[in-house]
Order: sequence, then C-alpha cells, then structure tokens
Amino acid sequence: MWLVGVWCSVVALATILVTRWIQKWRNPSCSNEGVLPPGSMGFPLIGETIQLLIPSPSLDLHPFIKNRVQRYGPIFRTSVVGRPIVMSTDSKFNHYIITEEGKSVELWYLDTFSKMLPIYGVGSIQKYIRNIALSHFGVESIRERLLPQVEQIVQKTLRSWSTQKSVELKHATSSMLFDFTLKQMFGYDSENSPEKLSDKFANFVHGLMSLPLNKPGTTYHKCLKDQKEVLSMMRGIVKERLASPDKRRGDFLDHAIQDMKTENFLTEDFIVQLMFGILFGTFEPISAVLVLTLKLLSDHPLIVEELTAEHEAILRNRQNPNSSLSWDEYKSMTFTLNVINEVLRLGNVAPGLLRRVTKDIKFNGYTIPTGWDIVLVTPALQLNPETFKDPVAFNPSRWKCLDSYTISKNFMPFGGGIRQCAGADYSRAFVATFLHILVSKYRWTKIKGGSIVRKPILDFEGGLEIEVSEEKTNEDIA
Ligand code: HEM
Repeated sequence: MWLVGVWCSVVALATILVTRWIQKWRNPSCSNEGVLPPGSMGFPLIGETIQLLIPSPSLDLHPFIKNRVQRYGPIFRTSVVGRPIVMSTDSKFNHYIITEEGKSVELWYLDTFSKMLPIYGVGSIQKYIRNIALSHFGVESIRERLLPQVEQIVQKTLRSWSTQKSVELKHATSSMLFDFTLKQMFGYDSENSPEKLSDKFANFVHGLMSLPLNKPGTTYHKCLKDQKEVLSMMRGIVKERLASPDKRRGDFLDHAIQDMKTENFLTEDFIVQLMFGILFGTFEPISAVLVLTLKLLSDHPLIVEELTAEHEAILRNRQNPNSSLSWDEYKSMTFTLNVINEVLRLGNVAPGLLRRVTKDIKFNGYTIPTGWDIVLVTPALQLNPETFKDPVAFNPSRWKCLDSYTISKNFMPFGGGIRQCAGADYSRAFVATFLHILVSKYRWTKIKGGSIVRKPILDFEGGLEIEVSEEKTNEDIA
C-alpha cells in the first residue's frame, strides 16, 4: 500500500514540475523587470518550428510571419528549434540592430549551419574573410578580370544546354556556379575531374535544411558524407599547393597561403573551410536567383521583349561585334539591373538576418534579453505594400520611380552595415551577364515546373525545366 502512496507522490511531483516547466517555457521571464515583445513560445523544445516550416506556395511573405504580425505587431517573440527568438519586421528596429553589430548583438546561425560552415560564426576573423572575398570577387576584380570569364562560362554552358532536350535549371545553374567558383579559387578543372563534385555539393546544401539526424539512410547523413568528400578534395589541393611553394598562380588559394605568414588563425584547415564557406555563399543564392529570374521571365513575355531590346542594342552599338562584354556595357544595362533588383526583392533568397543578443536591448518599451536570438525579417520590408505597390507583382519598371532613400531603407537582399554581403556586385554582374547572353543569343521556353514554394527558404517544387534553342546570329540581331 505504501508503495502506491510513494508512486502517487512521485507522479504528482513530476506533474507539478512539468506544468511549471511548461508555464515557464510559455511565459519566459525578462531581466531587470523589462517587458518581452508579445508572442507565443509554442510547445516546449520544438517551439513553433513546425509552423515556420509549413511550405507556402507563394512569393509573398510566409504566413508564419504575416499571421503573427497581424496578431502581435511588427516585433514579436517566438521559439524555433528550441531557441527563444524575437522576429522583427520593423524597419527602424532592423536598422538599429544592424548598427549594433559587435556592440549588443553578434552574428548567429542555426546550429546546423554553424557546425557545417564554422567560418561563418567567427566574429573577429570576419574582416579577413570579407577582404579576401572582396579582393577576388569585388568590383575591381569584376571589371578587370571576371566579366569576360563569366561571359565565357555562360556561353559554354548555354551552348551545351542548347544541345539537350531539356535542362533542369536549378541543377544546371548550380553546377555551372560550382565549377566556375572553384576555378577562380584554385583552378579547378571540372572536365578532368573524376567525379561530379557539384552534385555532392548540391546534396550537402539540400541536407542543411533536413532534420539533423545522423543515421545511415537519412538526408542529413548523406549531407555529411557528401560534405566530407568535397572537403577532402579541397584539402588535397591545399596540401598540394603547400608542398610546392614555387608554383604560384595568384588565385584565391595562393592569396590565403601567402597570408598564412601574417595571420595566425590561417591554418590549412581554416583555408579549406573558408573556400567551402565562400563556395556555399555563391552556389546556392545565385542559382536560386537565376532560376527565379527565368521562371518570372517565362511568365512575362513583354518584359523579355524589353530586356532583349536592351541587349540587342548593346550588341548593335559595338564597334567590334566579336568583342566581349565590357564594364561600360554592363553598367549601361539599366533595365536588366531593374529586373535583377525586382527578382532579388521578390526572391528573398536570404529569408532574414540572424543575430544573437550579447547585451540586453531596449526598444519601444520592450526588452530583448541577453542570450536571445533576433531574426530581422528583411522580406517583410521588401514586400511591404506601402513601399512597393502590389508587392507580389513582378514589375521591374517600378524601380524607375523609387528614390535611393526608400531603396536603402527597404531593400536589403544583401544585408547591411559592416556585414553587408561581399559578393553583392559579383552576383549582380553574374546574373546580368547570364541574361545578356541568354536573351541576345538564344531562345528558350519553359517545359515544366517552376511552382514556387517557401519553406521559408525559396524552392521550386519539381524544379524548373526549360528548353534552350539554337543561337541567334549577329545577322539576326542587326
Ligand atoms: C544572390 C546572391 C547572394 C545573396 C542574396 C547574398 C546574401 C547575403 C546576406 C544577406 C549577407 C549578410 C548576412 C548577415 O548579415 O547575416 C551576406 C553576407 C556575405 N556574403 Fe553573400 N549573398 C550572395 C552572394 C554571395 C557571393 C557570390 C559571395 C562570394 C563571392 C558572398 C559572400 C558573402 C560573405 C563573405 C558574407 C559575409 C560578409 C561579412 O560578414 O562581412 N555572397 N550575403
């Protein structure tokens, strides 16, 4: 009998503890008697992760954010993957947080990302990463070196696509970007490589958003395995270079090896991770932008006409019809750059900027405690109907009327402040060059796919297949 009594007491105690724990979870306390932004913490441990991951078939703001902004206002609290988070769609707050980098906030990435891309979390080394990325992919390099090389790879890629019955764009553009980026970094020669490493890298990227369950047969397990193989190939190249200091090519890898003499943190392993991280930054977002561009263009033939006219005029105005794309020609692509801005605005390839609070933040009567995370929901500003009329419509011409102040306050596809993307100019130049060759030399039609899905990262259900047909000649254009 006494055993039943003890058992009942244990159950009662456990119930009280669990109830208290759930209550504490749902109503987290705030230091210094501050008030947390309104919101809901969802279920213990998983929080509201499942609601955030529910796919939405639209370019519009994900319903998770929309519903909460309606219920709680522009700054609200939630919990995702076990972390207490404040999400903000408030322009003033977002700009304030961007300027607080290194003071009351620091960069934060989801645990899966930080584990797999360790260089992205290291604050003090940020300056170095930024500088080396800018010196190889910044404006000077684009103007002096990269533009004709991008033109060449795009020409080669499109020629090859035109010999195929159909091309799955996400896969094909990712593969082009992988090969090109690694060629820039250390002279990677995809044609003579025994394996199609870009496929392994694509599996790795796909696995990043899967459940982090490292068991044979899971997507995550495959993701880790593929990452290992790509890293191992890169490690082999770094070792080879280190072993032959007399052979120098002046590329990204040589630059990093040279810097090992002055920067203590630059180890062999760090260089491998650095190249891997930059490859990731290039591969995924630019290919997503390219796919979305072609999807939107194939739905808007009049915009293709205007785009084609701009590029054919560039070719007609050329003194030597066979010369390659020049910097001035690139800079003259006003409409193309508006198309790219519009795709970046709608695509929201980076669904938010993530920061961790290192010192309590007070804003509009709310306190965000140390240790909490903040997501600056930049897509909310880019899809705000007060700034961008009919915000989900694809309308590149709207950029003709937007002033630079409105743009700087509401359009942040590449982030802002000291962490602004080091590859922004390169990404724009790559997409513009791709469009230049595509519309002036080829015809293409969508075969199938292209259904948009936000999870909340942009994806295309079933991919997007196109058919690319034969090159237009200079006579066709004249
Ligand atoms: C469409 C293409 C791209 C998009 C939308 C994009 C977006 C972003 C965003 C939003 C950030 C800021 C992250 C934050 O503040 O938390 C960022 C940072 C960064 N991006 Fe990109 N990116 C793109 C392409 C690239 C490319 C091609 C490169 C390399 C060549 C690159 C290299 C970097 C680096 C190094 C940083 C970190 C900068 C720092 O912390 O100082 N990105 N990117």
